[in-house]
Amino acid sequence: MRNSRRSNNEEQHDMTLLRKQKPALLVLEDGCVFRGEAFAGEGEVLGEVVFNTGMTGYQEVLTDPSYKGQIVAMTYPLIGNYGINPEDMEAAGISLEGFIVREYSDFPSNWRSRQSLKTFMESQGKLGVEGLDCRALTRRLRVSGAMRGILTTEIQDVEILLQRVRAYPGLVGQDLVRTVTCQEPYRWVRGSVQPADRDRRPEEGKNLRVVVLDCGVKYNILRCLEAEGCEVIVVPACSSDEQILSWSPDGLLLSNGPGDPAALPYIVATVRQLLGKVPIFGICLGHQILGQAVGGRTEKLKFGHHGINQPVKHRLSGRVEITSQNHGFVVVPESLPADLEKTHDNLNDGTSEGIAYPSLGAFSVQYHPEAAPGPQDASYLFKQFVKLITSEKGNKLRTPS
Ligand SMILES: NC(=O)CC[C@H](N)C(=O)O
Repeated sequence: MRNSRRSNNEEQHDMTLLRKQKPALLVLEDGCVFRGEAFAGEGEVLGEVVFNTGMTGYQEVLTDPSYKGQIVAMTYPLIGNYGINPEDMEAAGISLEGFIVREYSDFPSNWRSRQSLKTFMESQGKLGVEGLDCRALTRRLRVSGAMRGILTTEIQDVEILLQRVRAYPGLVGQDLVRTVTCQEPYRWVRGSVQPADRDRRPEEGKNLRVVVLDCGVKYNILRCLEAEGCEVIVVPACSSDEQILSWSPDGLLLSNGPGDPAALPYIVATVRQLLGKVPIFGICLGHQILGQAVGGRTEKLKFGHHGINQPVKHRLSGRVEITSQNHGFVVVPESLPADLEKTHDNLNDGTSEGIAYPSLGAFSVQYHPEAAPGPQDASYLFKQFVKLITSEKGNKLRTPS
């Protein structure tokens, strides 16, 4: 009798205790070892270990293609509690290498949830580890910087694991864009991927065509462009300037994406060809590409910005935006041409967050105006882009000198 009155929560709690999970290890390149248990999947993955400070948004973090090549540890201690839903996907699947949380919640409670985090990660063949001391790990990464690491359930001698970590090349010099970009152009229509049929007429009210150079684009960038009334065509990152112009774009968006921005000379060269021919808006990796196209260079940050509360000051208005960020590299402001406007600064560490080249109809930001997750303080940038392409539509932009 007593058993029949037990609440679901009590039964679920018992199931948690009974859950048999494989022990897991994280070994960093400096020899630090952290212990946990796999809550999803098994096996061994290598990657750059970074921490994300968002208190929410784990689904968007998991599906953000910019995390390719990285093992992500969440600093917020309880992850999985609102499950996974079809609307918050930032890509079709998971690109990151491994996911680390302090405590995994296997019993999602949210009306939008369709599956648990564990089920989703396992359907994608990804390894998730819980019970690891994420606080100690984060403090280590803050002191020593982002490090290469190995996350494994195939426990063996730490020395052997350490050798593997040290043999892994890491992110610097890696073109990871080619692993996440689309293979063929596609059209984004009301939240779905559709064939890029050149003869198809745009939907009513969509009279600005934006071509998105897909370096690993987050779907919310496409949603935001569509919400501003743009027809959205997404093209592979290796598209040539002629291929891009063959779509007769009114504007070009350079997307976010994974890896080292200095390893993408072919994309930088394409963008250089397009400067002054079509209005350009760059986001994150797209900002780093634009920065290089105008003659600047990038460098690696110590541990990067991965979270949803980074304060950024807009120089012109003095307004501070709380922004969503995910990057490990930055544009070096001193490397940029003198006539280029530096529009935004990070108030935590003073790094450059935005540039504009009004004479060439181009601007970009290091942070994420599409948020997903995060505050929407910077969503005005999509309106600014639409305003720019509307004013330039029909006018020929000046060509670079
Ligand atoms: N979100 C992004 O576009 C990241 C850009 C780049 N891979 C970096 O880490 O800096």
